[in-house]
Amino acid sequence: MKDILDAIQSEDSTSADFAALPIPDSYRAITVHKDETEMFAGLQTRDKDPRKSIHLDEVPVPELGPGEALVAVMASSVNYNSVWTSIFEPLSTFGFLERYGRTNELAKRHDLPYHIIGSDLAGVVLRTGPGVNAWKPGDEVVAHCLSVELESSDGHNDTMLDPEQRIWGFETNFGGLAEIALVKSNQLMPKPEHLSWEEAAAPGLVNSTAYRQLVSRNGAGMKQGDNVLIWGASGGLGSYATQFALAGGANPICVVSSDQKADICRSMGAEAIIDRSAEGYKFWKDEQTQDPKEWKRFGKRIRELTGGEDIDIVFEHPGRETFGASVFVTRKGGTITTCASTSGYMHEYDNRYLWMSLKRIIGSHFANYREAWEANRLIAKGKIHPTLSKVYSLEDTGQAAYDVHRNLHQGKVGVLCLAPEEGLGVRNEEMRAKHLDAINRFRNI
Ligand SMILES: C/C=C/C(=O)SCCNC(=O)CCNC(=O)[C@H](O)C(C)(C)COP(=O)(O)OP(=O)(O)OC[C@H]1O[C@@H](n2cnc3c(N)ncnc32)[C@H](O)[C@@H]1OP(=O)(O)O
Ligand SMILES: NC(=O)C1=CN([C@@H]2O[C@H](COP(=O)(O)OP(=O)(O)OC[C@H]3O[C@@H](n4cnc5c(N)ncnc54)[C@H](OP(=O)(O)O)[C@@H]3O)[C@@H](O)[C@H]2O)C=CC1
Repeated sequence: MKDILDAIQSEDSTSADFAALPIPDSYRAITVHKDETEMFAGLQTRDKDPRKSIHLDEVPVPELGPGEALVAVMASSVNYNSVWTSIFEPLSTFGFLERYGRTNELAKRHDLPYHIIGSDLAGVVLRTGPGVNAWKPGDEVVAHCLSVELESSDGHNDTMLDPEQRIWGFETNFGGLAEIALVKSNQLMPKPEHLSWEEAAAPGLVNSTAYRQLVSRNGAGMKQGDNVLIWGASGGLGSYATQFALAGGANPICVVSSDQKADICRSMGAEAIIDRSAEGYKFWKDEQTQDPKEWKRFGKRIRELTGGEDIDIVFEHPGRETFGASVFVTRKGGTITTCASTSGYMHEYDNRYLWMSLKRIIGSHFANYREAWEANRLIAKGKIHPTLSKVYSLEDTGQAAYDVHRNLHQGKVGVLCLAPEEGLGVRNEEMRAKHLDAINRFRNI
């Protein structure tokens, strides 16, 4: 592993040098264990502690198949899907690996008693499998997390519609929170040159998801002037949705839960901000009953901020707790676009407000390769910036996931894998200097 790191850090390593480097037999990886899936039985979701289920193990390097690449991972990031995996909710991800393993001989590699998690990476290609022409050893890359087989016709308009569509490092094994990762080569994209490894690894999953959900024609198709209600506007998804709204000439109405988060949104350029804690919205009177008066109070606040207008697009992900309010505050003909249900997946809303006002609910999930590429291009051009706040070592990934689970974090949380320290991997200092303030906006807060 040391030779790999030396080659990455040397300025004159060539592709041939990387191709000649021996691949080690094993590597360090963040895992959860199949024999521990019941460890939190009986506990409330918030009491399930990722620090107990997340392990750092030495694991064998998987065999490389056709169309695949082995990547030396310099840095990764924590996504909420790794929180779900580590608390075994809404179901154990070993079921996904077993199901994938049943599909063909090569996929059997994924069905193991441990799951290497993580759906982001920035690093360097070490080897490519048969049939890979677009990438070669030594290429500096980031990887998006759509793993897709494309054997069925269903996915050929939009790869997210393929029946064998999976999220890498969540529904497949050999994810990015590790020193080496196995990806399909069509997950690879060029690493933005002005960013360090950990900055480049941070946007991937959430940036691509927010792009499809908000900007793409497959999602809400946001346009200039739209009022966009963004839940968790300084969080993982929200910090990119806020940037897309601002960069696209829309008007983000940012919902956050503290003064500090409101300040972050202001520093990104947002003006309309709602602090849901300070204003004390209680959309549910009890576990079963919502309070439409609270929807109205929320809608009135939005109208105050917009000069009397309602919401064109709601960027939804909290789910059960907020969905009724989201549907209510959307304008006639507007769109609620949802990609998650962090607070509960059995939603309830008053359907009269949906049909009588011709609103639409759109389900959105990650992004196809083209959408992920376009989202990464915006990062590479310095139009959208990473929202990295804090960086952990691989050893401390459990704590990093705990922070995200308990909503103690801001923006994105990074993890150093092979990178020995922060700040390495920048190849375009001039461009970096231009965007330094924006790149550091979320750091150490
Ligand atoms: C990029 C980052 C993303 C995120 O962070 S997203 C957040 C994290 N992700 C999640 O929380 C989602 C986790 N996934 C799930 O919870 C589950 O994954 C799903 C609920 C999405 C699906 O459940 P499942 O059990 O995997 O699949 P089924 O389709 O419910 O059950 C399979 C059985 O149901 C049958 N079935 C499916 N559709 C129909 C139908 N329309 N009519 C009749 N039967 C149907 C099938 O055939 C099969 O049956 P047979 O078990 O016998 O093989
Ligand atoms: N389908 C897909 O492709 C994807 C789905 N996801 C899912 O989206 C969800 C969010 O992910 P991500 O943004 O990375 O997570 P983060 O935790 O980084 O951000 C979510 C933010 O939402 C806000 N929030 C949380 N709970 C509530 C609530 N009950 N009511 C209102 N606001 C709430 C919080 O902000 P504040 O406290 O400031 O209000 C929080 O910071 C997760 O469930 C994740 O699995 C994520 C990426 C892709």
